[in-house]
Amino acid sequence: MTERIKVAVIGASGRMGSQAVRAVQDAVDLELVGTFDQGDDLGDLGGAQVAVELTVPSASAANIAHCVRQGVHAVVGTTGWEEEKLAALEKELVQQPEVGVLIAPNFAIGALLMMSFAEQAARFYESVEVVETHHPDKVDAPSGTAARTARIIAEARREAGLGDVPDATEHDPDGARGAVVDGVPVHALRLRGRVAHQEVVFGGVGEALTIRHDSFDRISFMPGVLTGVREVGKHPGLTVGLENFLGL
Ligand SMILES: NC(=O)C1=CN([C@@H]2O[C@H](COP(=O)(O)OP(=O)(O)OC[C@H]3O[C@@H](n4cnc5c(N)ncnc54)[C@H](OP(=O)(O)O)[C@@H]3O)[C@@H](O)[C@H]2O)C=CC1
Ligand SMILES: O=C(O)C1=N[C@H](C(=O)O)C[C@H](O)C1
Repeated sequence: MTERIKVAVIGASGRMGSQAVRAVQDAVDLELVGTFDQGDDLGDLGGAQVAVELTVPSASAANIAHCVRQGVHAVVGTTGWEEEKLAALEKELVQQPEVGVLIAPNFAIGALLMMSFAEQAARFYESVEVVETHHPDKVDAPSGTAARTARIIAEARREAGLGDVPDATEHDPDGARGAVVDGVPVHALRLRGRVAHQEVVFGGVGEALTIRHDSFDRISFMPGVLTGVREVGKHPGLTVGLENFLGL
């Protein structure tokens, strides 16, 4: 029998972290060797080969830098990985070229497909807006998924030579038109009872296309977390987006 992959979970008591702990414990090819929460010394990550990191945007970069220095691969679900943080991480990885880090803004297969379909549709529509809905305990807005979707759409629009999204708004003192990420309007709803949901709404002359994904339960993220754990060691360096491990 092949050796089980030794896994640590950072942020293990959180909504996602506690699910990840159970998913790793239930996987016959994985062995949970450490759980870490706020204030814990990460040390050698309990001897883990792979760390799953599900904490908060303000803590994630330091946690991952620690993993890389320890030679531990990392699967990161935490949001807030802006360009500067990614650049700093890439520098860390140069010192440890055998280490793999996956930054995954969304682990749910349907969310990855939603982004892929939105990329395909983007060049055909003059108008597009992203509407994400999450539980009200979420600390960041817009969601990492919405920001990534907007950037993917913006890139596809640029490649197709599309101009700005049309919008005649001149007077919006209350910010009713929402945020704008890379030229794409993004709206964030926070509602008790919801988990993670997103609509990408396209508009053309006389028609509309809506691509919608719903995570009703955090269990929807777990197959993606486990794929990340199994694959990350085979992909040294930085990978952004689980789709890169799935051939999407
Ligand atoms: N990629 C994906 O598919 C998904 C990503 N996410 C993202 O994952 C992250 C976590 O989400 P969620 O589980 O809902 O959040 P929670 O707030 O439920 O969990 C975060 C956990 O991290 C702990 N924590 C905070 N700081 C540290 C630290 N420095 N070291 C170790 N642990 C720490 C918190 O402890 P304490 O409460 O004591 O502060 C808490 O237990 C968010 O960024 C979210 O957007 C969420 C769902 C899916
Ligand atoms: O905080 C959450 O819950 C989620 N966070 C990620 C994000 O910000 O995109 C992924 C998913 O939407 C759930």
